[in-house]
Amino acid sequence: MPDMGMPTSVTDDFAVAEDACAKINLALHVTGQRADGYHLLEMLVTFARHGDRLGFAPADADDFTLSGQFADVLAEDPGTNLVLKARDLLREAAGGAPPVRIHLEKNLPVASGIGGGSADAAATLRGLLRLWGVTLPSETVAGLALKLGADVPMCLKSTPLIARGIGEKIETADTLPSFAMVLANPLKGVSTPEIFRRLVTKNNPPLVLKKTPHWMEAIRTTRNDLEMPARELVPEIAEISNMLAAEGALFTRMSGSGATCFGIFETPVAALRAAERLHAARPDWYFQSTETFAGGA
Ligand SMILES: C[C@@](CO)(OP(=O)(O)O)[C@H](O)COP(=O)(O)OP(=O)(O)OC[C@H]1O[C@@H](n2ccc(N)nc2=O)[C@H](O)[C@@H]1O
Ligand SMILES: Nc1ncnc2c1ncn2[C@@H]1O[C@H](COP(=O)(O)OP(=O)(O)O)[C@@H](O)[C@H]1O
Repeated sequence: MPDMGMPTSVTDDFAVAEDACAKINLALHVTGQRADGYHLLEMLVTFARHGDRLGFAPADADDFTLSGQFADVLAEDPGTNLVLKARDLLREAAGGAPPVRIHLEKNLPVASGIGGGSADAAATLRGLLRLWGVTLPSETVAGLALKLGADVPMCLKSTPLIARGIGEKIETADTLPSFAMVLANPLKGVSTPEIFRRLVTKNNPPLVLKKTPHWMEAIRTTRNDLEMPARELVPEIAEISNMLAAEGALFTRMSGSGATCFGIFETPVAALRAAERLHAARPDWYFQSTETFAGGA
C-alpha cells in the first residue's frame, strides 16, 4: 500500500541504520558527450523520503541479507550487489576493517531511473564510516562514490542539488522546496545504456533555471532529454504519465532513464489519495506517494 514515508523496518534493530532515498531527476539535459562515450548532463535533482533502508552491525564474518518488495530481483545474484562493492571499496580505502553484517530492505524498483542501487551504495559508505568509526577526507569519500557509479556522489548528499559533468560536479539547491509526489512505474526495467544509445541529439540547450521564487514555473521550462527515447522503448511511460495527470498532478515527468515517472501534487493528502486510486486501478504497477526533502535543511 502507498504510504507517506519510511515505515518501521527490520533494520531498526541494527547498530547503525541508513535511509537510501529515491533520487528524482526533476530535470535532465544532455549537453554533450565525453571522449569515452559518457554523456555530459545538467540535472536538477531532489530526493524523496521514500526509499530503501539498510542496517549495519558488527559480525564474526561478512554477511548480506535482503528483504522488501523488490528483494527477489537482487536475490538471484547477491554477490554483484553495489552494497558489497561499496563495502569492499571502503574497507580497502580504510586499510582494512572488521567483518560486518548488512541488511538491505529493497523498497525501490530496480533499474527504474530513481537510482536505488546508487542510493544503496551511498548509504553503505555513510553507514560503514559510522560503524567502523573511520574518518576519511570528504574528497576521498566522493572519489570512492564516483567509482561506484555516476549517481552515487549525488546520493551521498541526498539533498536538493544541481549536478553537472556526469553527475560529479555538484552544487546544492538550497531554495528548492519540498514537493508532494507520486512515483509511478509500470515495472518494466529500462536499460540505461540502451536509452543513451537511442538519443538522436546529444548537444541540447543547457539547464537554465529562471531566478524566480516559483520553482514549479522554473521546472516547467526544463526537460528530461531521455524521456522521448524511453517512451519509444516503453509505451507504458506515456500511459502512466497520463494516469498521473488524470489524478490531478500539477506536473508530470520521467526521472533519469526511466521508467519511473513522478507527479507533483498540491498537497501530501492529494498525493496519498491519488496513489491509492492508481494502485486500485493497476495493482500490478508501482505507485508510491511521498514527499521530497526541501533544500537548505
Ligand atoms: C541517467 C541517470 C541520471 O541520474 O540515472 P538513472 O537512470 O541510472 O537513475 C544516470 O546518469 C545514470 O548513470 P549511471 O548510474 O552511471 O548509469 P549506468 O546504469 O551505470 O549505465 C552506464 C551506461 O550508460 C551510459 N551512460 C551513463 C551515464 C552517462 N552520463 N552517459 C552515458 O552514456 C554509458 O553507456 C554507460 O556505460
Ligand atoms: N542494491 C542494488 N539495488 C538496485 N540495483 C542494483 C543493486 N546492486 C546492483 N544493482 C544493479 O544495478 C542496476 C541499476 O540499478 P538501479 O540503481 O536500481 O537503476 P536506476 O538508477 O536506473 O534506478 C540494476 O540492473 C541492478 O542489477
